[in-house]
Amino acid sequence: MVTTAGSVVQVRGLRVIRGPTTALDGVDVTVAEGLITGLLGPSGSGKTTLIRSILGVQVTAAGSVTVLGHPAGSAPLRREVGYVTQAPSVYPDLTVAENLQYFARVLGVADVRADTDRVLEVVDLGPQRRQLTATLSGGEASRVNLAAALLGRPRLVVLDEPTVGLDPVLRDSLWHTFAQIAASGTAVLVSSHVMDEAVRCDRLVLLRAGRVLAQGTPADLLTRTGTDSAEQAFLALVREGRTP
Ligand SMILES: Nc1ncnc2c1ncn2[C@@H]1O[C@H](COP(=O)(O)OP(=O)(O)OP(=O)(O)O)[C@@H](O)[C@H]1O
Repeated sequence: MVTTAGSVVQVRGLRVIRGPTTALDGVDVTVAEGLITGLLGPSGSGKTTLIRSILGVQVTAAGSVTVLGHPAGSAPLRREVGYVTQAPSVYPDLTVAENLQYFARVLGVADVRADTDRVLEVVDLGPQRRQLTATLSGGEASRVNLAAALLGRPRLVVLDEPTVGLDPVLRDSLWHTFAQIAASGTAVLVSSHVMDEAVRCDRLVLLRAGRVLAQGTPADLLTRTGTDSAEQAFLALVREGRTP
């Protein structure tokens, strides 16, 4: 059941063609404020295409994508949406704090120093603030990316497979940070192809071959399928050929 109360993103009837592939077909998704929505599906299921559509950088063939009441990608959303890519988006030859101050200025954040300090605290990188970004560990570097996306207090933060390549301890700590960000009222959309990360989310959208296989809370999906893991639920839904 898709509700529009508190919804930050509304995707309706979205269809996207990429090359010879129908990457998304008839997709309806809602992302709510204050919750972590997990976008899960195997490789090629359309996760990145859906994220690109929400960011407003994807040509769409049909349907609509609305973010905070505006068409995706429109000017009023520039400061409202934070995006964390898989690739590092910060400068290796600047310190952590210099990177964040630079991006805060580009964004037009009013109090650059205060906002930099705030995001450093959220991602727990205070001790590394004067370290050159090139010398950070993999986990620290992903935290700088996340910090940059939090500048200006966006109301939606989108993370494309943020835990790829991280060890279990770092993954755990990043998920704690996502929960903290959501608890502050921000809508958090996280894509992953790792089904065991599903339990970390408040809501799940399961994608398969460009279609939404199911969406709801992790508990809903387990109950509905009579399974005890997201992976089994996903496989059960595939077997049953259910549509939402
Ligand atoms: N530029 C492109 N040209 C042609 N087909 C594309 C292009 N980009 C993506 N596709 C196809 O669109 C479909 C969805 O791709 P998408 O990258 O959204 O999947 P994904 O779920 O993010 O996969 P992954 O987990 O591997 O990143 C795939 O079949 C892919 O091959």
